[in-house]
Amino acid sequence: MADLLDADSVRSAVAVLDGWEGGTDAIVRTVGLRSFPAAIAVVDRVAKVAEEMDHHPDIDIRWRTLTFRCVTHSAGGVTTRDIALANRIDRILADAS
Ligand SMILES: C[C@H](O)[C@H](O)[C@H]1CNC2=NC(N)=NC(=O)C2=N1
Repeated sequence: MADLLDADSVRSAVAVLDGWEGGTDAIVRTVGLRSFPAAIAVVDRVAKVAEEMDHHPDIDIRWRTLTFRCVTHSAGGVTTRDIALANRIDRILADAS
């Protein structure tokens, strides 16, 4: 199982991600897409990557606004697996906008 990151490690990881915030409990990014179908297309791409990684974000969908929350449920906090997933989500979002 991946090790929990301490507050400093989460802070420095979040600093090099794009638009993420949070702490040791979870990291979160909210983003607006141009339309509802565009938002769903992003969710579909993230779903494929999450399956590949066997690591899944919590996703909130509100019309064309998505909120991704990454936490390693089995560890009860943020691990390197969440940072890796957040990176992949950033790449998908950079492509989509
Ligand atoms: C068996 C499988 O590896 C686990 O259930 C995985 C699946 N995806 C997961 N995703 C997240 N975010 N946390 C988990 O603990 C987790 N567990």
